[in-house]
Amino acid sequence: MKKRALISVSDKTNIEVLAKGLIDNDYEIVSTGGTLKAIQNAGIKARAVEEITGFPEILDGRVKTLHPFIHASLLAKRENNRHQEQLQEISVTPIDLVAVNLYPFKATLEKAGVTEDEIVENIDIGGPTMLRSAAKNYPDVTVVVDPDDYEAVLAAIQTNTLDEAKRKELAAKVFRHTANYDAMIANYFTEEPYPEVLTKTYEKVQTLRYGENPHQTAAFYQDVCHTAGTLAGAKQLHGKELSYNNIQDANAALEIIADFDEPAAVAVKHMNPCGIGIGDTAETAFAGAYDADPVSIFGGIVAVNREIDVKIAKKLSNIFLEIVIAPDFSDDAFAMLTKKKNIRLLELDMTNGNTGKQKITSVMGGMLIQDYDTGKVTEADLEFTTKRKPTAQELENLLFAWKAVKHVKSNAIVLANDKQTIGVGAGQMNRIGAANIAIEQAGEKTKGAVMASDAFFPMPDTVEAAAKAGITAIIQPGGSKRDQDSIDVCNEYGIAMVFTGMRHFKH
Ligand SMILES: NC(=O)c1ncn([C@@H]2O[C@H](COP(=O)(O)O)[C@@H](O)[C@H]2O)c1NC=O
Repeated sequence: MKKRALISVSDKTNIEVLAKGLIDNDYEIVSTGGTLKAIQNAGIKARAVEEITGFPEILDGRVKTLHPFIHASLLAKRENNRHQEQLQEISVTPIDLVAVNLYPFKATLEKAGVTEDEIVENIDIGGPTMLRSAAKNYPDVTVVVDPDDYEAVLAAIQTNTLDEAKRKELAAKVFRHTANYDAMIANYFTEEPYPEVLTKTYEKVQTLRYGENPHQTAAFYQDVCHTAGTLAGAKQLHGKELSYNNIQDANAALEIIADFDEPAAVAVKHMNPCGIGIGDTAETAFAGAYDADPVSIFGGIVAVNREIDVKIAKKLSNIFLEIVIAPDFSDDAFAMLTKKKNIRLLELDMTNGNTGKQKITSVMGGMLIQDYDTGKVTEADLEFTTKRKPTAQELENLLFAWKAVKHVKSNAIVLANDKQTIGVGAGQMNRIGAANIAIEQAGEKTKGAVMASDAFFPMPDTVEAAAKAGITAIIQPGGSKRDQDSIDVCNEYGIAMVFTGMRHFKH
C-alpha cells in the first residue's frame, strides 16, 4: 500500500522538490487549497484534503484541515490494534508524513501599516494542530516544519534511514517552532510587562566559540522581534566572529551611546566606559574619548554615533581595537580600517537608541527583569544645595558627567571636564575607593574638573578627597542622612554641589 503524505504550507519554497521526492518514493499526496494548486502546477499528482474529509474548506480558510479524519489519521498508533480498528470503522487511512509551515505571523507583525485584523488572520490554527498531532505521534509519523529539512528527509526516506530517533528530532523541532510561534502571539496580546507566566522567545544568532572563558560553552540569541537599533540588529562589515565578551562590551557601548544625541564617542573595556567624549563633530568626540584614557582604550571597543571618516579612521588605526561600531563608514575610512585583519567593524543605525524595553539578568533558578534605566535629568531637575551655584560651564560638565556615571558599575565615580571623562572609578565596594581611583587616573587634570557619583555620599570623605584634588563641582543623587555633612565640606572649600534626586546604581 502507498504511504500517505499531507502537505499544507504557507511558505511554498521547494514544495515541488518535496512533492516529487515523495511521489518517487511511493507516497500519495494530500494537500490544501493553495498548496495543492502549487503542486499540481508543477505537474505533480495530489489529492485535495476535502476528498479525505468529505468536508469543504469554510470560513475563508479558518477551517480546512481541522477535521477528526485528519487528526485520527495523524494520531492513530500503528501498533495499537484498537486504534487501527477504529480507523477502519471510519474508513480513514493513516498519514505517514506531514509537511506544514505556518502563516507568517512575525512577518505580518513587522509589515508597515498592518491592521489588527490582518495580524489576527495570520494566527495559524490548523497548521500547529496538525504539526502537534504528528509530532506527538513521532514513532509512526514524520513531521517536517522547515523547508530546509526537505532534502535531508527525502534522502533518509530514500536510504531507509528515517528511524524513530530522526523522527523524534523532527518532532522536537516542531514543538520548539510552535512554542516560539505561540510565544510571539502571546506577547502580541499581552500588555502587562510582568505577566504571571513569561513567554519570551529567542532565536539563535550563532554558537560562540566559547563563553566568558575558554572552558565555558556559549551561544548568542536574539529577540525574535524588535532588534532594530540593537546589537542583534547590527551588520558586521568586517572581521572575525564576535566573541561572548565582545558582545557584552559592544552592548555596553551601545547602551552608553544611546544616551547622547550630539556627536559622541565611547571606548569600553570590560563593560565600563574608559572614555566618553562629546563634541561638535565625531572627530572631536572621538579625540575626547581617546584622550580620556589612552592606556585603557587598548584592546577596547569604540562606538561613535556619527559616520566614521578617514580622519577618525586614521586615529583608530593607530590603536589595537576589538570592535568599532558606527552608523556608517566613509569609503576611504572603510578601506583604511579593513587593512587590519583583526578589527571587527559593525554598522548600526543607533539614532533611535533602541536598547530594548526590559533588561534581564539571570540568577540561579530564575531571572530578574526590570525596565532599562532610561532615567535622565536636566537642569530643571537639579537641587542646588551649596552656597556657591555651579557656573554655566560647570553645569554643562556636571550634566555630562551624570550621563557618564550612569553607565559605570557601582560604586561609580566619574570625573569630567571639557566634554570628556578624565577619570573613571568603577565597581568598587566603597565609594571613596572609586573616587580615589578616578582621582589618581585624572592626575593633574582634576584641577577645575567636576565629579559625578552614581549614589549618595554616606559620609563626607569623598567630598574631602574631591576638594583636595581640586574638583570644583559635584553632582550626586542626595538622600543620605548625612547629606548636610557633605554640603558643609563643599561650602568650606567653595565647591558647588547639586542633587539629582535620581540614583543610577548599576550592578
Ligand atoms: N484552518 C485550517 O484548518 C488550516 N489547515 C492548514 N492551515 C494552514 O494553511 C496554510 C496552507 O494553506 P494553502 O495550502 O491554502 O496555501 C498552511 O500555512 C497551514 O498551516 C490552516 N489555516 C489556518 O488555521
